[in-house]
Amino acid sequence: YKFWSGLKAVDYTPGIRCAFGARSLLGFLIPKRLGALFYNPGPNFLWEMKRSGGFEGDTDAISVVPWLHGDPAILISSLEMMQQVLGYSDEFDKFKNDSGAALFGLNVATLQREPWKKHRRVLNPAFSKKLYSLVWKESMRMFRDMVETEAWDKAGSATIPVVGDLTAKFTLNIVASCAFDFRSTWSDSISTAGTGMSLSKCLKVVIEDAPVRALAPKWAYFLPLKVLKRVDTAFTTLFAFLRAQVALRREKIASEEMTGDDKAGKNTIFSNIVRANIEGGKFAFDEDEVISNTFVMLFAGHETTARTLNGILALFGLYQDEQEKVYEEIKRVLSNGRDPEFEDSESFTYLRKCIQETMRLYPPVSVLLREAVRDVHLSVTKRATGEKSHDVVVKEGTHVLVNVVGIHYNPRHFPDPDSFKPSRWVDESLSSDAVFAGFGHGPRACIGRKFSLVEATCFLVMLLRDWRVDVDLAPGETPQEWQQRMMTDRITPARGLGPIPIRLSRRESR
Ligand code: HEM
Repeated sequence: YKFWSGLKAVDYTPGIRCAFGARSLLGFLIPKRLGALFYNPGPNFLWEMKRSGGFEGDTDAISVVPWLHGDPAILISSLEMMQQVLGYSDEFDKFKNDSGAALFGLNVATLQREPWKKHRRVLNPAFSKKLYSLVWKESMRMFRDMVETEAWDKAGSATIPVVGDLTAKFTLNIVASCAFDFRSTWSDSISTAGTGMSLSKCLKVVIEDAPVRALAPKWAYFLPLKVLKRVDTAFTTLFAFLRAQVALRREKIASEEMTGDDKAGKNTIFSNIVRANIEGGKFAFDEDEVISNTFVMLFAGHETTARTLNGILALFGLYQDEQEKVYEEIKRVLSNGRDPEFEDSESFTYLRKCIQETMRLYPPVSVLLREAVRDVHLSVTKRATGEKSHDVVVKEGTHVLVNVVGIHYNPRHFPDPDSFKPSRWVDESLSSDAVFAGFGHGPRACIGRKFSLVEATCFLVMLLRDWRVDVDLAPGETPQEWQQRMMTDRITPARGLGPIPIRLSRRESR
């Protein structure tokens, strides 16, 4: 019965028939294949489908219908269909029963449309020019601190064995400082006190092992299993840390209100979240919403930008001609090698193209989740032409997954999709969220887009002005083969790109 009703829910759209659903928690944990009948798409199936060609149909929609466990879903891979699903119509919404919300609570990223409006209203004012200029200032401070602490200058060159660790540390420090006022230096990681697990380690475990936490029953934590111990420590430590920070901020706001001082700042991300709890009224946050929004900002605000920086550094190492074009642009904008300023941040137009192209090839968020609010007619596009093929009736509550990887590698939108070609981005298209899916689209598009672009631009301008980036190609290996081997073949949604080593050499003109 489950299988037949699943087929009906997706209007018999052709596609993958399997034992476990594409987004089921169990399917995340168990092996991909347990015998011929028990095919499980698994957590990495969008990338695997991209690599193998997957299920090739004539249209940009396929379905995934499980017969044992999980929900049926329609998977869409065209910009036209993305606009229909993520746009301003009220036919699709975030999941009603989101497994992320069950674990991390209800927040601006997980809530459905009506309650979400309150959250976005509280947070929107914090995303202002004042914040972006602080992001720039802090990125400059952290960059200089990093170069000095790592002693790159003295050696004139440096080998970074896992560049993703470096970029994740950088971006976590920036969001912690700019959004939450948790100041740190490059040499001391933000401590959570107590368990010895740093904030970055806690966040890493919490995200990578979220399915374990969601599925393990309470009694399982009494078993001597290392993985459960680690997950439990990370969750407990992280949320205790967040609660302690919220309490401190509450006290700070209260004491400043008494004295008329304003050091906690009006309209900063953290203050807005905590004030929404203190001040009450129509837009009040309850305790859980405070913690959940704090968590989501900290997480979404660093991991995604870190992945983009990780990818772009590897790509610059591979495509030296593109790196050189960016270097020339930096020299042009920063005459006499002066330091860049916030006001320069929009001037690095070729660098912005490179960032966008990196996010196209390696989107930090590979799938966007929605469900049909009622029975909805979804207009399916033809793969070859983009013209309408037919309508499918998606049953109320059925999942529709916007396949960001599929859209970004759709040759109709991006000819020669596997190539790194920053020049494909004509200037006007850079600012529109209808031309790619990297930051989402429509009312729920990324609130932190500008935050991350300002931060990434500052980091890259400072780095590329003074340093050349290289990767080690194996003898006879082409950049494309290295890219396939080190980047595309290894990517997973939870961990992003695999460990990528790069080398930095100081430019002679400095
Ligand atoms: C390269 C960096 C980033 C990428 C690729 C990215 C990607 C995305 C995407 C695709 C969405 C839409 C999700 C959906 O439609 O279901 C989103 C939403 C969101 N992002 Fe980002 N993001 C980035 C940086 C940031 C930063 C720096 C912050 C915060 C400081 C942030 C906070 C959020 C939040 C809170 C939402 C939910 C917005 C809402 O539903 O109203 N993101 N992001």
